[in-house]
Amino acid sequence: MLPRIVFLDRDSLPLTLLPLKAKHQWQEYANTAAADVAGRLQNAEIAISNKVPITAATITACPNLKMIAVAATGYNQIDLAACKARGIRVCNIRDYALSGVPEHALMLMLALRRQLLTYRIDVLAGKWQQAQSFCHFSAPIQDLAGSTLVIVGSGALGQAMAGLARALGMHVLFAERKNASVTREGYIPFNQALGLADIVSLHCPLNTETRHLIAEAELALMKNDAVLINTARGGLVDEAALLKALQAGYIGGAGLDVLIEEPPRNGNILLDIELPNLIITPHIAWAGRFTMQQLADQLIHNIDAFLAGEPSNTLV
Ligand SMILES: NC(=O)c1ccc[n+]([C@@H]2O[C@H](COP(=O)([O-])OP(=O)(O)OC[C@H]3O[C@@H](n4cnc5c(N)ncnc54)[C@H](O)[C@@H]3O)[C@@H](O)[C@H]2O)c1
Ligand SMILES: O=C(O)[C@H](O)CO
Repeated sequence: MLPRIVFLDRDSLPLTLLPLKAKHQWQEYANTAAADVAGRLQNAEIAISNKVPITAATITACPNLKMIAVAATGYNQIDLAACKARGIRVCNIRDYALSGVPEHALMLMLALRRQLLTYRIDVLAGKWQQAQSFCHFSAPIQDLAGSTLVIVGSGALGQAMAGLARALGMHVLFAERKNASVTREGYIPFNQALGLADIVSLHCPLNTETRHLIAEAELALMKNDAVLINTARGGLVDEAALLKALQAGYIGGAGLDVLIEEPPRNGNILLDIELPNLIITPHIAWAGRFTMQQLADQLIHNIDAFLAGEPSNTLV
C-alpha cells in the first residue's frame, strides 16, 4: 500500500507544492473543522497541518498515523506528548521567515513609534491644511535609532530581529525567561527588561509556560510610551489586560500579527475598538511570496526525508 498523506488545511498555503520523490496517495482539504479531523485522518499515515489542531483524542482515534508534518514553525496546535507516547514523528519548518517576520515586526514598530495612523487620520481629516506652520504636529514622534528593543525569545527569529534592529541603530536587549532563577550571560532579567524597553517584541513559542506571558503585571512594568509587538502567537498576550492598558494609556501602543482565536470568527475585544496606537494584521508576517515558498519547499523536504527513513526537523 502506498503511504496515504492527508493535508488538513491546504488553503493555508496558497502556492504550488513541489512533487514528492516517493510514490504516495495524496488527499487534501481546503480546511478541516475540529470535529472532522479524526475522520479525515482515519487511514492516513502522514498528516499535514498548518493550524488545524491534532489532539490526544485524534491520535488515539487514528491508529495508522506515523508522522505529522507541521506546515509552520509554531506547533502549539499539536499534542506533542500524545505523539511521543505513540511514537509518531512530528516535524516542523525552521528558519524560513528570517526576513519576513522581522520585517513585519519592524513595520509595526515604525508605524507605532512614528504615529503613522494618527498622522494619516489627521491628513485625511484636513488638519494639515489648517496648520499655522508648514507641518502639523499632534502626536509625539520617536525615532527607532537610539531606542531600546527588548526581544523575548532568542531563537531564529529573535536573532534575526536583533540583526535588523542593530542595523537601524537600536539598542538590543534579550529578556531572560520569566521567573528564571538565574540570568544567563547576555540576557536581562525579564521584569527588569520590560522596564527598560521602548519596544518589546515577542519571538518565543506558545506553550504552557508562555501562555499570557504578557498580562496586567507585565504591562504595568512597561514605560507609558513603550510599544508591544507580537508576531509570535496570540496566546502569549492577555488580550483583556492589553485592551485595558491601551485604554488607560499604561503603554504607548501595540502591533499584533496574531490573536488568541484565528480567524477571530467569534469576534475579539481588540477588534471592537479603533485606536490609532493599535495595529492588527491578520497573521501575515510569514506570507511574503519568497518566504512562503521556502516554507512549502521545506514541508515537502520533511515528508521526503521521513519517507526515506531519515526524518528532519523532528520535534518528537
Ligand atoms: N506571525 C508569523 O507569521 C510567524 C512566522 C513564523 C513563526 N512565528 C512564531 O514565532 C515563533 C518563534 O519562531 P522561531 O523560528 O524563532 O523559533 P525558534 O524555535 O528558533 O526560537 C524560539 C526561541 O524561544 C525560546 N523560548 C522558549 N520558551 C521561552 C520562554 N518561556 N521565554 C523566552 N524564550 C523562550 C527558545 O529557547 C528559542 O530560543 C514560533 O514559535 C511561531 O509561533 C510566527
Ligand atoms: O508558525 C509559523 O510558521 C507561522 O505562523 C505560519 O504558519
